[in-house]
Amino acid sequence: MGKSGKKRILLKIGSNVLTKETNHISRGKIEDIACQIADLKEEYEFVIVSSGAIAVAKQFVQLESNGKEINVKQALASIGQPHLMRIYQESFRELGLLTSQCLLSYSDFKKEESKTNIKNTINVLVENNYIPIINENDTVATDEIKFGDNDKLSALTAALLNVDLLIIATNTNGIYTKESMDSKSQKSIKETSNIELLRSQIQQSISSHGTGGMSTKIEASEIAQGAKIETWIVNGLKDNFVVNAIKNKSEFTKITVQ
Ligand SMILES: Nc1ncnc2c1ncn2[C@@H]1O[C@H](COP(=O)(O)OP(=O)(O)O)[C@@H](O)[C@H]1O
Ligand SMILES: N[C@@H](CCC(=O)OP(=O)(O)O)C(=O)O
Repeated sequence: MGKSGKKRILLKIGSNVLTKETNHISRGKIEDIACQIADLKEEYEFVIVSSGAIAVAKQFVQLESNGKEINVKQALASIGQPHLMRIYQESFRELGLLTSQCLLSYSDFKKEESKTNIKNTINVLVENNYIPIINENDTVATDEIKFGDNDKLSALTAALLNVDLLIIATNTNGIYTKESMDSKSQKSIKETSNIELLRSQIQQSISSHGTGGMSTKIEASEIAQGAKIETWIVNGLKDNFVVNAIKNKSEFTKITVQ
């Protein structure tokens, strides 16, 4: 709970959601997110972890690869991040919502002083009605781009800020049973606290823009669970996905605290 008495939600938005699985970032999806935050703002305050810097850059530039894949991705992230933030800022401002940018690295979570600074900065932002939009500081981070750990970043941030709920928006209705995936009749696991059970349902596939697949989302929910935070894995491709999950009007996976 924030100082305002509102419930605090950490919302992680994956690249596939932001591109709506195309090769372009979707302004419509960012507007959908803004609308939902505006609708919920009397009861909830939001901190966002957003991927999409690399995806947004790809629509503007093609870089020479020169065999250094990671460095090319880092350069793309550096080009895309300001565009991504511009789209957030413009879309959110339309609805009277204020945004800010925080770029974080995993090493920041290993240093107590940095952790305290992250926490205090974000608290000042939220208390002043700014919505912090966090992404990995890709210029210095290699593991993140390789392993798609914005899921882990969202969980570490959720734990650090002691939020009430972690919502991970991806391109499926949460986690499907392995059996249903095999028979192509996707059926979501509705609620569980059993992380091992979830791990056993994973398929190795990831989607076109995704990096970590479902396993990094399960790892994230394990970190959140350790901090007594519930995780919801929801389908961000659908309109109104946060509001509908809160109203229990959609299919998604709830990973509860033990
Ligand atoms: N049991 C499962 N249920 C749902 N999705 C799964 C499962 N196992 C693997 N996946 C894959 O995980 C993908 C989501 O992860 P990812 O592609 O990294 O997306 P994001 O960009 O949201 O991080 C799904 O599109 C699907 O291909
Ligand atoms: N920091 C990168 C994150 C890429 C990434 O982790 O994507 P995802 O698996 O969709 O969360 C970017 O903004 O493009």
